[in-house]
Amino acid sequence: MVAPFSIKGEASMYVIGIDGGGTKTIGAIVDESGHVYAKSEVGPSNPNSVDTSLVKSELEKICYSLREQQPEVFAQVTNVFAGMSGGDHQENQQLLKSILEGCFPKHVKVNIDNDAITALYSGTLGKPGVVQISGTGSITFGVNEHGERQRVGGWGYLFSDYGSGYAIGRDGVSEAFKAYDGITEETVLIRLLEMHYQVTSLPDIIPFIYQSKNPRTELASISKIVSEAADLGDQVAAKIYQKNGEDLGQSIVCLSKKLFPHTCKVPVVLTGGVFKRHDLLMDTMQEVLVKSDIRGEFIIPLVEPIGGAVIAALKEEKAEIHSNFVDNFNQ
Ligand SMILES: Nc1ncnc2c1ncn2[C@@H]1O[C@H](COP(=O)(O)OP(=O)(O)OP(=O)(O)O)[C@@H](O)[C@H]1O
Repeated sequence: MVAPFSIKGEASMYVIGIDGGGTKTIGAIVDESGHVYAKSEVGPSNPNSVDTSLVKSELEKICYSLREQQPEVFAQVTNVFAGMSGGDHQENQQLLKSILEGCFPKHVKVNIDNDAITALYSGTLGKPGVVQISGTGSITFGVNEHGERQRVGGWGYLFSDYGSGYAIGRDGVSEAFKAYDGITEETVLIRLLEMHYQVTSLPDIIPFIYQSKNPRTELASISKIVSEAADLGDQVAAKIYQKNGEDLGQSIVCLSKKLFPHTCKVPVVLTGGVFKRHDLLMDTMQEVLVKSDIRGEFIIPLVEPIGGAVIAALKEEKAEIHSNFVDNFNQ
């Protein structure tokens, strides 16, 4: 639980943003200038990964905590926007909405949406654009000026998830074994993987991956080793990043053409753990975009996803987001 914040001054509108995921849920009461009045963190609330009873208790806990911290401000909240993983599924939406509606008086509007929308707004501050999410998995998502939405990818690691941590990690292990077998050139990935798993020969890493609790996330975590190899000047690792950068670029081009057919300038928010090393991907991505006459304006998120949820709530209320929103919110 996060310590309460004090009242920051006059405001005309108070909203609650909620960022719910498979490991944790964060909620905050914020005004249109980005002042945070109360903030709280509880357990998971993704209905795809935890029981309905837990989803309910965690969401109720967060509302209770926000009310306890600032009862007077809580009473003035007009809109609640929850960006939830699993929130685009109609059944999940209904469940989450009914739980949250039960925590507020009738006049408070409650909206549940996909967490990709809050990821987008964390960079565009509510404006249309594209968001490329690359964590363990990946998805390209966007909204245009008419409110139309589109997605590319995100169909699961077995046949999609281009440019994700999983794709980069899997390519890293695959290239290491190709080099080990003598099919391709040498790569420092072999030594780095042996060191990581504290083994003396590459095949000894196999049980660590196949017998791990979750081979998918285990392979995804290896993307960090691939970035380390690229930093050491390893050409194989550099090519893996180049290929994944091209895949990401193609997804962004495809989505941009669907959503923004008449403009070449497209804001592209880059979010997820893989972009901690955006420096290894951005040039290739931009090259692919330029070849298709798209000028991507890459944006690293200005606020956390919870900030994106707050912006979505303010947009629902047609509130003007103040120019100092980001500075105040990040204080
Ligand atoms: N410095 C780094 N270099 C390369 N990859 C990194 C780095 N830091 C984190 N990653 C990768 O980011 C991924 C995790 O990102 P994130 O925490 O956004 O994912 P997640 O929320 O678990 O996944 P998802 O968004 O698919 O649900 C892992 O594959 C991890 O290896």
